[in-house]
Amino acid sequence: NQFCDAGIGYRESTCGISPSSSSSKLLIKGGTVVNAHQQEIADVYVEDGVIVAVKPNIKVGDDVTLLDATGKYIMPGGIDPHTHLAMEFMGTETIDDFFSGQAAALAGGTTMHIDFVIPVNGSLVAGFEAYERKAKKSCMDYGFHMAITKWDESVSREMEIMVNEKGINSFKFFMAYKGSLMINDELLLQGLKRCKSLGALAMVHAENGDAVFEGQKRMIELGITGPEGHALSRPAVLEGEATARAIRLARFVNTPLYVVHVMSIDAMEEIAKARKSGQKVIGEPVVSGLVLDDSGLWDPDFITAAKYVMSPPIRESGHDKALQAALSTGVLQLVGTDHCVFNSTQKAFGIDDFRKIPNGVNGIEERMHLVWDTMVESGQISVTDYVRITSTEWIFNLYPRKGAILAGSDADIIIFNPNSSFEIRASSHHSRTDTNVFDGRKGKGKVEVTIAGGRVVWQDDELKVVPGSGKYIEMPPFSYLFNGIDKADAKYLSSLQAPVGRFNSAS
Ligand SMILES: NC(=O)NCCC(=O)O
Ligand SMILES: [Zn+2]
Ligand SMILES: [Zn+2]
Repeated sequence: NQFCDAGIGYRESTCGISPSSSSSKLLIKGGTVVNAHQQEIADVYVEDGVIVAVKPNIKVGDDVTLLDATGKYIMPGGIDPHTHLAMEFMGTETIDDFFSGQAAALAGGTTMHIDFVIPVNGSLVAGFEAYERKAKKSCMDYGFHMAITKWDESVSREMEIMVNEKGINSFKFFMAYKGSLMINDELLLQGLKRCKSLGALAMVHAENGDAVFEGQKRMIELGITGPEGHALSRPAVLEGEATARAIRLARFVNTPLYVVHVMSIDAMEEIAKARKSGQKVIGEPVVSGLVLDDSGLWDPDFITAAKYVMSPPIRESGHDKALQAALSTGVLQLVGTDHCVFNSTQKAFGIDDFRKIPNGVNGIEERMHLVWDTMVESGQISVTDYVRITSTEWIFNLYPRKGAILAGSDADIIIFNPNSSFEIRASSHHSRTDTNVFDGRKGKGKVEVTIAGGRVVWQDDELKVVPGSGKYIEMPPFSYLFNGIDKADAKYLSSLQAPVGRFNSAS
């Protein structure tokens, strides 16, 4: 058992972990170790990329690198559940690829991300192979979700291959982007059914794409062609409608649902209602939606305004605070970024027409700091909650390999100084893009050290990353969200027996 309660002396014999003689060994001393359910003062010993022991007063030899964490938190590296690196989208490709985006992530304390594979001409296998190639330069661990953009027998078969052979356990359905990625309700229903049978999590981009299309036409007819037209054309009511529709279809199929980038009160309230009724719905806010409002979209400078264009749009002030409250009360469960960046030249494709501005904002480097400052520093959540919503993702079946400081877990670790501070600057961030939607933000707390796969990759504000060192992490199906689904199905079927019996005896 790789996850046994390890101590230094036992490591070969008890756990079967056989360190090589040239192993990299680290001891993090004196910090407060934080997991999703508890915190304790302890040392953490790492060998060959794996946490070997978590206990007080660990003694080691001279060949071990020491890191002092006195007065600081030792936490699992962040897992960003929503990114788009090297994604071809809206006639261009995101400026961050699997190396630059991951380097930025590591500088901000994120040590794993889950990216969305886009099928090639509808083929999931071809899409997966293309993303395998893109990810070869990875410098940190990553997993994949898969988008479903069309429906036929071959897609249905390929979904099974993705789950059973490729380690994908989640599929995203875009209810918006009419004419490119958008699917209709018929496809969504088929997809939900297939996800259920495979134990895969269905994810939705929830906006009514037909109504958005109509809203965009309306703006252009009114002569509103600038970035503000983006927000005006796709109001929160359209996000609420699609969220409600997806939730109801998932209830009809009786399968869990994950709503990505929840940006509005309208969508959040639909999720709250469904969860209250017992439905398994996960809501993911993204850091831009949690900490920004839409005022930037009205900036008279096109490039400044265009950098905020993403979908669903960043909403008016008030939605941000409501999403924070929902996160703190458990209505929403984890925070992503939707990191999908285009530089100013790419954003300028839409200088005369907001519909051509590539959609997407940054966040992969900023998420850990901004969530700390906004949620923990403000007193809305505890430090253990912080770990749960930024890293411990039971939903994707990664725990306890990832998202935990436990013996046997991967050594993806941050040392976080709550008494230090951070400042975000487009001029000094590590992403390749030339703008930053959080430019100028300052706050408390700082990721001082990032350890990925047992290697110190960020220390003293310096990155030491190696292309090709990141690993693809397979994620098995049937997470805890599927517990009880079969029993609910059986109950539903037996509830049908009574009316069927009545009909039979009458005829
Ligand atoms: N969100 C966004 O604007 N771009 C990325 C694609 C998506 O997630 O919808
Ligand atoms: Zn989306
Ligand atoms: Zn996205």
